[in-house]
Amino acid sequence: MAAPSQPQKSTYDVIVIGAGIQGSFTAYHLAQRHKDTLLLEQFLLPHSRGSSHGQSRIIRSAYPQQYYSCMMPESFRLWQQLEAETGTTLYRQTGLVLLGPAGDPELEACRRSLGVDEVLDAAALAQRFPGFQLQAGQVAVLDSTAGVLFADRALRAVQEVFCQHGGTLRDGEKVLHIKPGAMVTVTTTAGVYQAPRLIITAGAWTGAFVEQLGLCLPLQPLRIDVCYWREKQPGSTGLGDVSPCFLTLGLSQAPHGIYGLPSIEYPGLMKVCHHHGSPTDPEKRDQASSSAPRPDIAILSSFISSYLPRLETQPAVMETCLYTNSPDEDFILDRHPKFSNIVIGAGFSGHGFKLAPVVGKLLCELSLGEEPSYDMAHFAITRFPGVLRAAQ
Ligand SMILES: Cc1cc2nc3c(=O)[nH]c(=O)nc-3n(C[C@H](O)[C@H](O)[C@H](O)COP(=O)(O)OP(=O)(O)OC[C@H]3O[C@@H](n4cnc5c(N)ncnc54)[C@H](O)[C@@H]3O)c2cc1C
Ligand SMILES: O=C(O)[C@@H]1CCCCN1
Repeated sequence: MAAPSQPQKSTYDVIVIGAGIQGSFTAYHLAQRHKDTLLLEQFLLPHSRGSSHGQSRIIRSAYPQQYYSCMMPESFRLWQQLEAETGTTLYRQTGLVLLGPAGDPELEACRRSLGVDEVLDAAALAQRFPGFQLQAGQVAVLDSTAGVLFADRALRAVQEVFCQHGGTLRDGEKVLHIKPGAMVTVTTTAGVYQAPRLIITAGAWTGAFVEQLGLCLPLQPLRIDVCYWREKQPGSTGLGDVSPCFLTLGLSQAPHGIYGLPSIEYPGLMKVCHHHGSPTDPEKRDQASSSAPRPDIAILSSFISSYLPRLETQPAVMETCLYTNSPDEDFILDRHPKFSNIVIGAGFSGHGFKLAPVVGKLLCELSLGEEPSYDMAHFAITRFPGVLRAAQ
């Protein structure tokens, strides 16, 4: 017999929409600060329809932009804290090599961000990491702090701590409507909730979702092919033990960049992907025709035959994921220009996972009306002209 149901609680200190890694870390910080927080997710958890699923993401200290590299020490520390809180391993240190033409400005900026000088030429790279083959005039910069975050495990861990601190996570509940006001009213497929503060971290759905709030954000969801490549000779590249992550910068054959991770999810397969994809609608991402040309695979195959010649040149496994790109590929972390009790975190442009602990802290601070811990100039909504629609 079903227990008599309790009347559902409907008022909170803060409501967060979207339980990907950004919304979940935001809710985690709020709950740790004793804010009564409701985290709403449209799909039943765990799910693979957004941007935060899968087993692996790169974490690195090297960034060409100082306004990201300065956040990395705190991000590493907060990831460690989450590991300690949950007793789980969320990070494997593998190192990362940045590959590009000697003297490339972004490569140089990354080297400066590391504060070290370890530059490897082709012979030194091949000796240290068998499997990599640089071309004439190219070098590798080593970020030894870098490694792999276990993404699915991390998402579960942060949601677990949120709930342990008294947070409410309601999945399978899609937000349909927001009514701004001193108390924001949120209507979902299952109920109506109110809070004096709202945070929207809806990933690839954010652009369309915030139109109801008079915002026209220049966000482009991209469908990303996530490809895994088999070694021609099993064991020949040290994929499972010594191989680092890598990221290319300034290569003319792949201006958006190509990146790779050692074998984590599938034994003997290396994850190598193009840091770009095809424009899509998150509701229709599986409707792409299977016979449509796959420019990303062609770019990757050609890269692999030159730079990773010990791998087969056709992917053994393919999955999909979503990026949500802003025009400058910087995040959007800001208050709504008109409704200051509504905060938006979006546009993570394929590099937001590693920074989620700090992003969550910043969104929490913005929502509580506090001075953010970092300079927010690069993340302002108003850097894009015309974001506020006339009538509201
Ligand atoms: C292939 C790939 C590789 C990547 N590699 C790296 C990497 O190596 N390192 C790195 O740092 N970053 C990486 N990233 C980027 C990183 O994964 C993303 O920046 C991050 O996951 C974005 O998280 P999010 O919470 O914004 O989005 P999501 O995880 O998509 O979360 C948004 C959530 O909002 C929910 N939602 C939307 N609308 C509603 C609604 N109306 N009601 C309720 N819920 C709603 C969605 O269902 C979703 O769960 C990669 C991304 C991809 C796709
Ligand atoms: O954020 C990162 O470190 C990687 C770089 C390459 C593309 C995917 N994201």
